[in-house]
Order: sequence, then structure tokens, then C-alpha cells
Amino acid sequence: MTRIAIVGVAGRMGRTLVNAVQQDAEATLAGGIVEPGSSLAGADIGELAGIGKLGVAAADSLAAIVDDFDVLIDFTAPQVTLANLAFCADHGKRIVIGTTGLSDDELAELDGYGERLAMVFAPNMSVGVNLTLKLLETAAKALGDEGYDIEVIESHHRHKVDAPSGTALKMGEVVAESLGRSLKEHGVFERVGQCGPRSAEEIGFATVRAGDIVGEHTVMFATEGERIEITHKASSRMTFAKGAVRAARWVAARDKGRYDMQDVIGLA
Ligand SMILES: NC(=O)C1=CN([C@@H]2O[C@H](COP(=O)(O)OP(=O)(O)OC[C@H]3O[C@@H](n4cnc5c(N)ncnc54)[C@H](OP(=O)(O)O)[C@@H]3O)[C@@H](O)[C@H]2O)C=CC1
Ligand SMILES: O=C(O)C1=N[C@H](C(=O)O)C[C@H](O)C1
Repeated sequence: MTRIAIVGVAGRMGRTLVNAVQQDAEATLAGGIVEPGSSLAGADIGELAGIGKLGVAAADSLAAIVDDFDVLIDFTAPQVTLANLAFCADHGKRIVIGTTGLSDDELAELDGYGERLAMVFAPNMSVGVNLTLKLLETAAKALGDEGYDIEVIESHHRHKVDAPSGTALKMGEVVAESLGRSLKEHGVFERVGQCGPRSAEEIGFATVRAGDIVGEHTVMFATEGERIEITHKASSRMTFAKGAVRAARWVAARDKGRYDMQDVIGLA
């Protein structure tokens, strides 16, 4: 039985994760964390998630539940995640990280922890998106050097704070790597005014933020006469939450290293 604690337990993903852990026969809900000083500290995390009392009170620090859990699941914000990584490394815990929007420096810092603990870090925990990444590799290799323009389009709810989404960036990276291009050099994240025609090698990104869209990603390969679109649409956060719980069970049996969902699913 994997003892899981969830940080950001009152957030959109945190509440869904409580539900997902409850539904998993091989995992147990060992704790939930809210922001230090939050008025929600002490509330029952089942009630926060809308599934009724579970008898687990929200804590406002990891230190308060350090002996209760084996794996932490963290879908919060970059600086919060890095602080939690340090805590887990210092206390012999494993961690599953879904947080997106990390800067290059923050990613480098996160990477360093792979030598100190076992972590799964992925911008999208759904099985469907991780399979889509494989399809993109094949499509990019077949089409990318044959005159097909590549564009990544993503849509999310009005509350999302980072752009492009972590998944869109990952899709761009997979396509770029498959073609021997660098996303740093060829990624185009803004087009406005007299920006001129697109270059053959650029990989364009477009972002939509509206309403309650859970998460949609399309990679378009377009040339004269045809276009192929590979699309993934999430209609419920449960798809991410179930993936994260699966990752937590998987990482509980791992030694040090930085892994992603492709490792967990067996697509690496
Ligand atoms: N990898 C994946 O599959 C997915 C990744 N994500 C990513 O997960 C992240 C969170 O998304 P979402 O759930 O929508 O965002 P929310 O804003 O709904 O949730 C974040 C939660 O973290 C809490 N929080 C902030 N600081 C702390 C702290 N110091 N200690 C404990 N809790 C804290 C917030 O509390 P408060 O509200 O009080 O500030 C909030 O409840 C984003 O980066 C998003 O992109 C989302 C979906 C899927
Ligand atoms: O913030 C979200 O909601 C999501 N974020 C992730 C991302 O940035 O890719 C994954 C998912 O699409 C939902």
C-alpha cells in the first residue's frame, strides 16, 4: 500500500487527486497540505474535495505529517514545488510533480534533485497525452523535413497562469528533437504586426485561455494541399489525477532518479 500525501490539496488538481487516491485500491491517503496560514488548515480533505469526511485533516506544513507518507504528489507552483523537493530529499521521500511553468533555472535546480531522490516529473500525466507524444515523434520524422509547417495550438481554462502550457512545450520539444532542431532556436511564441512570412523550420505556438476548458492540444503539420492534425482533448482532470496516482505507486518502488510518465507507462 503506497501512503500518499497531496500538496495544494484545496486546488483544482489537489481536490481531484484526493478523489483519485480514494478510488485506488493500492494507495492510501496519508495527508493533505494547504498553504501555511491558510484558513483551510484543519479542514477535512474529503470535505474540501466534495466527497465527504475522510478523517484526514489538512495540515499547513509537510513537517507536521513527515512520518505519515511515502510519496508526495505536488501540483502547485514552481517555487513551492522546489521547496517541497528539498524537503522530500532531506527526509527520504519520493515525489510526483505535475507543476508546469518552471523557468530554465528552476528546471536545472529540479534536475539536480534526481541524484538525491526518486521523482516523476511530467507536464501531463494522462496516458493519452503520453501516447500522443509517441505519435508526434513518428509524424515529425515522416513529415517535418518534407515541407510541412508545424504549429502547436493549446487551449485551457481562464485560471491557468502559465503559457504556453507545459504539455505544448513538451510536444514542441519532442517534434524539434525528432527533427534535430532546437526549440530554443526555432520556437516562435508570438506573432504580431508585420512579422513576415513563416520560415520553413519554425515551430509556432498559439495559446487560447477561455472558460472552463480542461486542456486541449493540437499539433498541426500543414503543407500545400493537405494538413494533418494530431489532437488530444482532456474532458476531466481525473485523467491527470489517475496518472499521478499510478506514478506515485510506481515511484514508491524506485531508487534515485528523475523519471517521467513515459517511464511509468512503459513507453520510454
Ligand atoms: N502535469 C499534469 O498532468 C497537470 C499539471 N497541472 C499543473 O498543476 C499546477 C496546479 O494547477 P491547478 O490545480 O489548476 O492550480 P490551483 O491554483 O487550483 O492549485 C494550486 C494549489 O496550490 C496551493 N498552494 C500554493 N502555495 C502553496 C504552499 N506553499 N503550500 C501548499 N499549497 C500551496 C494553492 O493554494 P491557494 O489557492 O491558497 O494559493 C492552490 O490550492 C499548474 O502548474 C498546472 O499547470 C494541472 C493539471 C494537469
Ligand atoms: O493548468 C492546467 O489546467 C493544465 N496544465 C498542464 C499543462 O500546462 O500542460 C496539463 C493540462 O493540460 C492541464
